[in-house]
Amino acid sequence: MTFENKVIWITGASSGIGKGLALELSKQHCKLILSSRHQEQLFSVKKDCKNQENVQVLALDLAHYATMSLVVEKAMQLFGHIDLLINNAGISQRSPIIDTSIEVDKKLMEIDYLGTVALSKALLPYFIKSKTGHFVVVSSLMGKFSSPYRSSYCGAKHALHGFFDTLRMEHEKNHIKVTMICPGFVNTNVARNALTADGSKQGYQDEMTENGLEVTVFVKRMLKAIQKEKFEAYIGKSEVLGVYVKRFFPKLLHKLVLKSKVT
Ligand SMILES: NC(=O)c1ccc[n+]([C@@H]2O[C@H](COP(=O)([O-])OP(=O)(O)OC[C@H]3O[C@@H](n4cnc5c(N)ncnc54)[C@H](O)[C@@H]3O)[C@@H](O)[C@H]2O)c1
Repeated sequence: MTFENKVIWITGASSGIGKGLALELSKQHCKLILSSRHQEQLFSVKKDCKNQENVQVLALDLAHYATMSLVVEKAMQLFGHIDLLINNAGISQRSPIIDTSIEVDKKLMEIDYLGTVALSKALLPYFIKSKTGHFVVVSSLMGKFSSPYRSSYCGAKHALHGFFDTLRMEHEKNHIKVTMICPGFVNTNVARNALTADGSKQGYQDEMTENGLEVTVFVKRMLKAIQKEKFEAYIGKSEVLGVYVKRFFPKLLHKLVLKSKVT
């Protein structure tokens, strides 16, 4: 599978991984739809893209998941069809369960889970009709195992796997693909933007995120996984091993995560 001439819709394209995907894919002669809440930032990403005539901007807020059918209609008008939806937009969280307001749990579920599900469900009938289409979902290693101070985030990311594994099974007959991408640490502003116990942003970077993969390196590995139509890809440094340790030795993973003194 090549990306050439494909119409690729990327959410969360105004920064971090989404921006990195936009810049890299714009070199590969595909048509891009860039989405996030911030229209101005999306236009600025578009300016940095190659082949700008093939790049369109469409603002959306995943928290307003009831509006996703309308958003999909608008997206379909931009290039006439869509080949790939990269569900990348999301927010993280850093706070102990005991202090975390239920509003924070709700917000994480709304943006990371319900928004992503609603957008994908709104696009699904088009994919079914054309008997083709590929949903890519940027989950996290935190969608496969957990870590302290990320309860809402881990809950929302784990839930994505339940939903999209089902979608993959129900629509194999329609040739619809699903690739779950599970990043480890990637050096973006995700920790700065993470919500704390009262819903305010953390506002500073985590050491582990800062020492994570560079976005350009991560994006190249992610695009390879999509091309191979992988069901699931774990992309990061040694933290990736956690997936396998959890599967076979869950108590060992528990001890290792606590020993790593995550914050
Ligand atoms: N960076 C990491 O270490 C890491 C690790 C695992 C998973 N991830 C996942 O990668 C994805 C991208 O994150 P990032 O690291 O680039 O961080 P980031 O904060 O730079 O990017 C997040 C993007 O999502 C968008 N977004 C947030 N809320 C939105 C909403 N309500 N509606 C529409 N768009 C919204 C933001 O505008 C931004 O474009 C997220 O799903 C995140 O959970 C990141």
